[in-house]
Amino acid sequence: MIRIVYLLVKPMFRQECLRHYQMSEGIPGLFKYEVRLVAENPADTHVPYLDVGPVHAIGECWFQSPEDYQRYIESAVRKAWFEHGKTFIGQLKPFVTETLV
Ligand SMILES: CC1=CC(=O)O[C@H]1CC(=O)O
Repeated sequence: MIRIVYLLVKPMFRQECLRHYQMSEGIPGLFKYEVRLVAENPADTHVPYLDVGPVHAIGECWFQSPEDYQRYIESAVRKAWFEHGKTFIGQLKPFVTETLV
């Protein structure tokens, strides 16, 4: 499984995030999309705190294979989805992750 996590900045957000989630349904190659609003940012961490600036939501896309990811990237539906993202996401930082266990 390929999972890409996104730090999203700047909402007016809740309804646009819901709309974004609805738009993710049926995008070719996209196995699953999740978006969660950040509720709080505890800074009392047991190791040095990494301040990455304000993050308002965390999005995550799942792909079952590199071929599915390629199909997603080439999809016109995905391009339209990104156009919607441009209307309400102020900044974005992607993390392509690797499953350890
Ligand atoms: C990729 C994405 C991560 C996310 O939360 O929304 C999608 C599409 C976009 O960036 O608009």
